[in-house]
Amino acid sequence: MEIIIVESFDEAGDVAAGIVARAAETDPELTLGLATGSSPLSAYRALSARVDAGLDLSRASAFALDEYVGIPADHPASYHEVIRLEAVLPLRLDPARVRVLDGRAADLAVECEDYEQAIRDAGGVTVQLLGIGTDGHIGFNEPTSSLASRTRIKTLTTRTRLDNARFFDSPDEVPRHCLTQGIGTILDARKLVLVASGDHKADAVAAAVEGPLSAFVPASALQLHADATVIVDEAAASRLRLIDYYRQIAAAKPA
Ligand SMILES: N[C@@H]1[C@@H](O)[C@H](O)[C@@H](COP(=O)(O)O)O[C@@H]1O
Repeated sequence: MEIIIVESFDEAGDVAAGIVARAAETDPELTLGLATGSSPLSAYRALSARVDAGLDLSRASAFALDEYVGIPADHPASYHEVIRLEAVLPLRLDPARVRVLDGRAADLAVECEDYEQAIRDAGGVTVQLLGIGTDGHIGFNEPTSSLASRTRIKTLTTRTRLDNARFFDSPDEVPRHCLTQGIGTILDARKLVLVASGDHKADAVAAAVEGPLSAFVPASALQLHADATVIVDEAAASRLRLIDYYRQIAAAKPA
């Protein structure tokens, strides 16, 4: 795992955007894995600046990680709407090539199977952006999610519902269920890029990077991936025990 410690949230986004941009320059028809929440926002901003400067993502496909069950796609907190506003429009993605799980599908299990098939049909995800929940979740894979899990319905923890209440009018409005790519699904992506910012993520980052591999900390599954990069600002890195070592590696890295 590569650990990159940066000064600020904006710098984290710039580094993540650089990784995505290089992949898109190599393969303009790549498949992006899109995340929601606050963590990827600086990456989307930095990537949008690169698109304004000439990077073409119009032939890319994209799949979002997850979606709430039961709220309409045009609800401001729905991940359909978040992905549309934060990623599709600023990155000038082709909306026809961007898919988000349908949390109002008549048969949620079939929706999840179709989603897995669509990712396979697209040739798999080239670069997957990830945030991390304060409880160590990735996507909406809450603690105790199987490390081999595939896309499915999950129940949100109270902590995640409270963390995400800021996007709703009241905490009671946060759905109790979601659809999410599984940890096994996420691990199939060819490259993983996790961004974390702020002191409130420091424990989750330390557990994911340095703790034991555990379904109780779903992000620790990144330890199983051969090409995972974790980009953290100083606050999110503050509880890493080998922080000096990660800095030494970065300082010694060939240009
Ligand atoms: N489903 C999303 C996750 O994909 C995201 O990583 C997490 C962290 O959110 P934030 O980046 O806003 O802290 O929030 C939600 O639960």
